[in-house]
Amino acid sequence: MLKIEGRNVGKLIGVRGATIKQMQEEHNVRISISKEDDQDGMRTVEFQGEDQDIQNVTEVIRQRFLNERQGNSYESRPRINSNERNSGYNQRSDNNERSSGYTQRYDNNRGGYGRNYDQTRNERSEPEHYPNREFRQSRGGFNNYGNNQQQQVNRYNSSSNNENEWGSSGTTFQHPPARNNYQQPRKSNPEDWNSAEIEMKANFQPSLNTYKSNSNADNKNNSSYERHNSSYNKRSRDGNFNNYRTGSNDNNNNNNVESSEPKAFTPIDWEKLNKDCDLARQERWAKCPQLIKDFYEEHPKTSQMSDEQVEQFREENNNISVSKVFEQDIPTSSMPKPITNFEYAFEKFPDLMNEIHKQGFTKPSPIQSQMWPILMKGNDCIGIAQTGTGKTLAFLLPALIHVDGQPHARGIAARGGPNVLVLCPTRELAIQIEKEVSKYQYRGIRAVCLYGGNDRRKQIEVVESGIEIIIATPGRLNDLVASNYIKVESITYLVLDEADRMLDMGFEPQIRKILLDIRDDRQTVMTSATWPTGVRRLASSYMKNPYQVVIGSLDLAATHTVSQRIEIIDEDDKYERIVRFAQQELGKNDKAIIFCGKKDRADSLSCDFVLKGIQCQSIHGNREQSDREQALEDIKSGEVNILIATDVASRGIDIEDISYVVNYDFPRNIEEYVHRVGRTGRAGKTGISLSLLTRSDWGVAKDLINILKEANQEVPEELLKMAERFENRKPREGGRGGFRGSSRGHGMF
Ligand SMILES: Nc1ncnc2c1ncn2[C@@H]1O[C@H](COP(=O)(O)OP(=O)(O)OP(=O)(O)O)[C@@H](O)[C@H]1O
Repeated sequence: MLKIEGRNVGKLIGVRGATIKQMQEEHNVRISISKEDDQDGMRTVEFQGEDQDIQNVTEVIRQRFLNERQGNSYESRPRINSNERNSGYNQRSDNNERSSGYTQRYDNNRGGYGRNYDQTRNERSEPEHYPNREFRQSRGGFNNYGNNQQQQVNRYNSSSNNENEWGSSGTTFQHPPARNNYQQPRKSNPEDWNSAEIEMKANFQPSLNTYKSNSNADNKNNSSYERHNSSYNKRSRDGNFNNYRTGSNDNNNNNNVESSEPKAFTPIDWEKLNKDCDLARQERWAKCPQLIKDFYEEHPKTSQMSDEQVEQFREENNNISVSKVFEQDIPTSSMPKPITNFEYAFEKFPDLMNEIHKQGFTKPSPIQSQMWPILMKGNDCIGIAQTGTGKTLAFLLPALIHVDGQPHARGIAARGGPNVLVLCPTRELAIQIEKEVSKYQYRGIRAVCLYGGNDRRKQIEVVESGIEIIIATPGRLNDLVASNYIKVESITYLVLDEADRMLDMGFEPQIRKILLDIRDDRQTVMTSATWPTGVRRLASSYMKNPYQVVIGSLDLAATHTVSQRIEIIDEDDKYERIVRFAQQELGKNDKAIIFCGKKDRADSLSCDFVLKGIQCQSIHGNREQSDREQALEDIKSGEVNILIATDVASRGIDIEDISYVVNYDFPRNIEEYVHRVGRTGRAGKTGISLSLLTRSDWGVAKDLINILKEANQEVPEELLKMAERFENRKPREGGRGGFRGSSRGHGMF
């Protein structure tokens, strides 16, 4: 038996039935994989057959793992549980478990290494970096890795008699940092791949143990940690199975070890395996129902636009630019022309036109006028436009046409499930998009919103009643897909809204897992107001020759409808300043969102406000979902005119009459500043942002200055000096040092 992280099962065992079947035949082993991830996201893989055959097939998988790792493929990187590693490599269970002995734990296979190295939830609050060097050292120092150092050395030595293997090289090992300081490897840092080997061992150790138990009934309860450890250890040192047996000091189970010794390693035909994978994928997608993606017919008026007219229109509409992301040197004249009014895009869909008229919109926003022709033609597209400029409708209306235009009857029976999936980073944004969908009653198309913190049963019931559009946060969607309540194979139109934020929040593995099951020829759309490199990487893996529509510039820019004010202030004076703002500057008809850096800051500020008689609501990740929704409702309805929030409300939230955004704490990255500020000045309205900067924010001063300059805003002298001091200080600090928070000391300025 073997435990592999759910999303890696396909890759490590083979992709889909064809390859697994082939592996079964080649190795004369029956392989069965648990249908669902367990609570830690792991799948159990069981092998039945002769010892040697099982050994061979597990070796193939092991090699596959190593190969993936050496290729630095991000996807194959297994998950690491920082807490578990923090408590020690050999502390895979709590103290109670350890005191009852390793043997028992492994024999019972209670999660094993795999389980304990699993669980990366990538919450933003988790620390991000683990010093790689220390981790590598730990490979030689099994005994010494962990908090309970001496206790483990003793236990291990007494039970295994095998100091050479794990004990000797561990003496110089440094402790990992204390629990609170523990940091995970950066996902993007290839150096951190060294740690993957440890996880590899971790994943394979229990497999040997258990598979021997499974394949040899006599020894079922006898396999011991000591034997397991010594043999495993020898093997993992140089990654070579030939050394497998020599390290064994096992007294009780020598026979068992002998019988499980693998024979010479047979090289794996990777080319063939990969080809098989591709074939299996092709076969799988070939069975999908017919898909129609092109619903666009250029309106004669649009066709008549000359190149000059097109250029002029683009220029006048906030500098629309359109290109192919991965194809250079394509003249702009060959790009789809923008449509200048709603009819030119939707004339053939009168029901939809009626719905648009009901909204009272007069003309498409720039992002809509350029994205609609591209999306209705069936192309993949990345849309980058400033906050509040109608990106939701830009992907939504083509989605409705897409659903209605498919050749098969609607409903689960004919289509197998929903056709449109919109993934977004926060629950509130998901709810908002669903509300937006429900404004357009088009041909009975129905949507469901799936997010955590809400009635799961109810969500499932709606899904099972047959819906066409799913709007979801990745966590809840994964949960329902893994539990087989939702099949994403029927998705043909996929939207990743605020894709950069989803990556920032650590949703990438979950997104990639979902995407594996969505057919290859789907249409994919990504939208955001900011576009960092990480998202480009995602786009390159999962989009097909996408167009890119940028409104304004790709450089980070805040919407020009907001007047941005900056005040440099002492941390101690902030509270007084914000009270003055709430009591004296905020008008009766104004509404403000005050952003705090942390949940407890938001809590304490709202408590203080209430004690002072300032009515407000608050929203952050620690509040009950119903309270979060109520908070948004209260600010929308005008029940309160102040919403105190963390960044959970920085993206996408569309409250039309917010007049002020206040950065009580400046955001930790400049992208978030752009999104926060964009909660006001939406849909052509104007707004004001007020940012309180303290000396500890000097690391962002330069980026902020660029944003202010780009929007023709006043740049305070003090901010310029702050940026200058930061720049000048860098060499003395030795590189990048001094970024936000790292030099909070007094007297810097
Ligand atoms: N063509 C249009 N004319 C006028 N208003 C529009 C138009 N299209 C959308 N809107 C309105 O503009 C507001 C902002 O739209 P939306 O929430 O889609 O912005 P966004 O670009 O997604 O912003 P963010 O980047 O903050 O998520 C919404 O209230 C929406 O109804």
